[in-house]
Amino acid sequence: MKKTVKVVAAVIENEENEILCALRSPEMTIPNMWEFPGGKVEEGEDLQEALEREIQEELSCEIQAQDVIKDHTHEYDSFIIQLIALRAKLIEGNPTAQEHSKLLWLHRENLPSLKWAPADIPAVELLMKNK
Ligand SMILES: Nc1nc2c([nH]c(=O)n2[C@H]2C[C@H](O)[C@@H](COP(=O)(O)OP(=O)(O)OP(=O)(O)O)O2)c(=O)[nH]1
Repeated sequence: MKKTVKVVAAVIENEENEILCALRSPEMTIPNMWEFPGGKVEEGEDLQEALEREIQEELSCEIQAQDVIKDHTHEYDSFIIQLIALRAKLIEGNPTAQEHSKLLWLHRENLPSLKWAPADIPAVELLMKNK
């Protein structure tokens, strides 16, 4: 049976209405695909806590995690992911890639120009619709 992982991802929008996109590195699982930064929820954590911790670890900045905007389950070849995208506000520091190959701020209409991890497509579509 495939394992199911619960993952939170941050949709961080800056003052220019751009959204932060992160490119997974060749060494990561699902390599060379774009995602909303975040990671696995650990036991005992709520969604917001998990996301704030992951962003501190991955991007060395502080966010405040807000509401869930999309909760979508996707089946990959080797595991199933429950990807929960939350709106998030940058409260301190500048996102700096620690593990990702690249970070990019993009306006919503340009999000589809990237090669997104398949689990992220519904969140990207939702962001495109809600301009
Ligand atoms: N953070 C994040 N992960 C995503 C997204 N879309 C998507 O399919 N994933 C996958 C990639 C990873 O397999 C998993 C998240 O795990 P993670 O970000 O903690 O990555 P990790 O390097 O710790 O994972 P692993 O190699 O230890 O398995 O979810 C997304 O938008 N954000």
